[in-house]
This record gives sequence, C-alpha cells and structure tokens, in this order.
Amino acid sequence: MADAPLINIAEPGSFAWRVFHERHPVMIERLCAAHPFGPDVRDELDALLRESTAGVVEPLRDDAPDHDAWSAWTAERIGRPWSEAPFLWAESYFFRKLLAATGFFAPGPWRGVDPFAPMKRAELANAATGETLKALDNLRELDEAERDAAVVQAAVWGNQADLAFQLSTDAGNTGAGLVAGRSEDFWSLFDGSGPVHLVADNAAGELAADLVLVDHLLTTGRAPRVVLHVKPSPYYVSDATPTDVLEVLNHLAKSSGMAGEVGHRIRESLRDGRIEVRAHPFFCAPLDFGDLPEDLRDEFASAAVTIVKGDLNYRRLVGDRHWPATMPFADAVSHFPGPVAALRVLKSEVVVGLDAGTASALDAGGEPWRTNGSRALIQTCPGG
Ligand SMILES: O=P(O)(O)OC[C@H]1O[C@](O)(CO)[C@@H](O)[C@@H]1O
Repeated sequence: MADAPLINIAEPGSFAWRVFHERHPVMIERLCAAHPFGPDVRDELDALLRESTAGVVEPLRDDAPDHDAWSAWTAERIGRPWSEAPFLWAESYFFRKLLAATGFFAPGPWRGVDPFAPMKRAELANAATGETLKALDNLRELDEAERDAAVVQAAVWGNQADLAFQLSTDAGNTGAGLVAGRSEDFWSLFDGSGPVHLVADNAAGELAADLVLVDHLLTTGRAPRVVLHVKPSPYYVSDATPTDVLEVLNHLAKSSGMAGEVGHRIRESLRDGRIEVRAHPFFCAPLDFGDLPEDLRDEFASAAVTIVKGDLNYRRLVGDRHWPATMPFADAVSHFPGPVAALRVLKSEVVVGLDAGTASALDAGGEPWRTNGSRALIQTCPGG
C-alpha cells in the first residue's frame, strides 16, 4: 500500500490546504461564539491556528493520559513545518491540540467539556433530523428487500454532513449518487454467523441512522451481536463519543413511532449485551487501519463483518494517498484482517474501487465530485 504519494497540506489551494487555511479558522470562530471562553483559551486557539498554518510542529504541553502515545506519534515531526506533514496526521494532531487548547485535559471549568457538543446537539434537534426520524415509519410499508436497501442507504447518506439522510418509500431512487456498490453487495456479506463490528463516524443524524442499521442487523438475524466503536474523545467536530451514543439513544427513545421503538430495542440490547459500545484509543490516533493495534486486529479478525463508516475512516482504511481511482478496493484493504464494508459519502480526495468508465465520466463532468459530498459509495471485501 505504500506506492502512491501521501496526501499532504502543502499545496496552496488544494483541498487539504483549504481545510487548514479556510475551514479551521471558521470552525474556531464558531467554537468561540458557542462558548464563553476566556482570553487564555482564545489565545491558545489563535496560537494553534498560527502554528498549524504557518509554523512548526510544537510538542504537547499537557500531561493527559494519551501524552506518551502522542509523543511517539509526533517524535519525528516536532520542530518541522506543519506544511510538510501528511493531511491525516496533521488533522489528527490539530484536533488533539484543539482539545488541549480548550482546557479539556486541564484542571478547571472546561475539563472534560466537549467543545463540539452544542453543534452536535443542534443537529440532533434540527428539523431535518426530525423529518428523518419520522420517515422511519415508512419502513413498515416496504417489503424485505426494499427495507434492506432503505436501511443501508440511510446509513450511507447519513454520512452527508448537514443534510438529512434519505429514507424513501421509493427504494428505486435510493441509489442516486452512488459511484460504487449496491445495497445487495452489502447484505450479501452477512449470514448471521458471528459478531458484526460497526466503526461509527458522526454523532446526531448519522449515528441515529447507524443505530437503525444495528437494530436491523439484530432483528433480521444478520448478526447475533454488534460491537459499536466510537471515538474516546471529541474529534473532527461531529465524531461520535460514548456520550453521543447516549444522547442519540435518549433522543430516539423519546421519539414516537418507529424511531422510539428502535431506541427502546437498542437500550434492551445494550442491557443484555447484544450491543456493546467501545471507545478504543486507536480511533483518535493519527494512524491508518494498516497499523491496527493487536487487540483491535484480533477483534476485527474474529468479526463476521466490520462496517467502516464515513470519510475519515475510509481514508484510514485505504490509506490517505493519491491512489488511482480504479485501484481495486480489495487491493487497498488487503491488510484488513477480516471481511469489511465501507459506507461513505465522498468528502476528501481519496477514492479507490471505481470502474474506469465511472471515474472518467466523473472527471469529465468538471465538478469537484471527490470532495463536494454529492457522491457516495458502498464497497465490500469478503476477506481472504
Ligand atoms: O465525518 P467524515 O465523513 O469522516 O468526514 C470528515 C471529513 O472532513 C474533513 O475533516 C474535512 O473535509 C476531512 O478531512 C474528513 O475526511
């Protein structure tokens, strides 16, 4: 997997460069508007912006439990310009430093406070999420195959930030925008023989769709048990943590109709151990899935299927590199220890597994299809 060049943040105007130079300043402005941070926190955040856009990589100055792990992951980059760093590593370190800057690890009023919680809460409470949860009632009208398709499409498009995921009674429409894969490919991986692992991505609407998928896996007998992996701490703004799982679950359980039923069933499954939530430190590490720690590797090896959600997890799964779009998905995930399925809306440059005709038609179309969130994929590899 080491042939294609790593995506980095050096080139002015590139997608990765714009994340650092355009998105991060806006995100920090929003954080400061959402919280009454004092001058000390605001200064730290400004310093982080300056450091990460024009400076050299500085070490962490906190003594949080993950400090030593980060010392190892940063050793070779300390003192070198951020602009030399790979995109994936740089974003990960940026979010770790952002948490420290907001006082997340320090004694004081902001200790343990998720700085992104107001954004996640707003999304969970917004009209689009409400509509989506109501639309779950339409699932009752569908036949089995249509319901399978709708549930997986909801999980895929739930990854489309800021937009409601789509659940339609017209299952024929749910394939629009998919550049690879079909829901049938996804469901063909499951035979109910063993635990399924779901590596979740965002909280709020996406996590609600993921819990519907988890519930569907259990109620249709596709999985005897599901392990849900979330982030151990706030990350990439909207990524789900254990606290977010409880927030979404409570929201579902309070809802009427099918959403409420799913919420209650998920709670019961947590109680009886058929669903387990984990928050392994690996999920906030600047590492690819090719560098899985042994314990996670063993777990994924013994899973019947691992479902990997979202753009960032996809980058970590196939490697955040300038791969040819037509490189087979199976080649990109040959390091993975078991059957794997990726469900993702395209929001960054990396993509593999497209057929040549699709890739050239997308390129000829002239729109930034890799990054504008209008395309999605379902990719599967049954393993060796
Ligand atoms: O929530 P997702 O699907 O992982 O998307 C997050 C994506 O957003 C970005 O942080 C910025 O676009 C990407 O780097 C990342 O892959």
